[in-house]
Amino acid sequence: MYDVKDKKIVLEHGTINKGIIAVASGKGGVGKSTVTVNLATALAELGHKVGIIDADVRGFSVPRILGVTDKPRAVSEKEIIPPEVKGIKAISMGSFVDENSPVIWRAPLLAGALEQFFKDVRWGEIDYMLIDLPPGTGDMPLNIMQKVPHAETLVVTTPQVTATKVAGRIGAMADKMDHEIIGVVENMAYYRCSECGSKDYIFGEDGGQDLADFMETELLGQLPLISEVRRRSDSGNPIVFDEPESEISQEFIKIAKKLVEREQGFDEKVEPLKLNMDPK
Ligand SMILES: Nc1ncnc2c1ncn2[C@@H]1O[C@H](COP(=O)(O)OP(=O)(O)OP(=O)(O)O)[C@@H](O)[C@H]1O
Repeated sequence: MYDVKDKKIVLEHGTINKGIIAVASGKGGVGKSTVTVNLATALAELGHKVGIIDADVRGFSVPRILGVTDKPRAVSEKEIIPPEVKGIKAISMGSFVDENSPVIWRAPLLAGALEQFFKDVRWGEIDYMLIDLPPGTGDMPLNIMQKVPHAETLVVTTPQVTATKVAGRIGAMADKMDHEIIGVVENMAYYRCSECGSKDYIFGEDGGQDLADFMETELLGQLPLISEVRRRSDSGNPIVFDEPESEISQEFIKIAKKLVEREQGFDEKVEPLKLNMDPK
């Protein structure tokens, strides 16, 4: 699907210079796509060139959250120009099918779509590629992780024990795939009272930290639950772009800075695992 040269990922139509970050979650609805898009905008705010692959092909939501209105443009059978929002290039199954249509393809076909997203899209030169994985530890996320051995995994969870326990399985999956887990982001960590400013840990406290300890990784940040995020996601205005000074945007920027501080570039030695995940 790609080569590695001079510590860079060389694609058919571009290069990835610094990192591929696969954003994973154990359960659905914990805010994985919201975190993917806002982290991408935070990295862009820090001056990096970012691409997003919405690999949550059945439950795609990146186009809506990022505010993608243009369609991808095919310049040839093997070259697609991705839509761009404020410099962030994004490709999603949602760009090809109607938002209300169910995607009923079987897993191998969907895996083929992912391969096309890597190979046929004109990414140009980007620093970071973020991959919004399907939730859980089923065939689809496994398949994707297997195809992209140079990706590192970032785990999104909410603080509830039910969510963190399921997210813990991502650790085992990443281990199997030889992916490094770069950290945990705890979403909906608390609600800040607009009257008195106090924090209310509605879904419990320390779930993200406990998960990070369990996976022997770092808790990268704790994002508050705020209705503004939901509203902005629904209307395609990521909060980090519009309100960079807000508490949640600052937390996204803090997380992005931690990602940027990591060692950059790709090791040529990583070999794709030869596991057969395709369901027959
Ligand atoms: N910090 C937050 N505060 C308020 N609402 C949030 C927050 N994070 C996410 N949401 C909202 O929660 C809902 C689920 O978020 P999102 O679609 O990002 O979850 P997901 O984990 O990607 O779901 P799935 O994996 O099922 O696609 C959305 O309506 C989103 O706007």
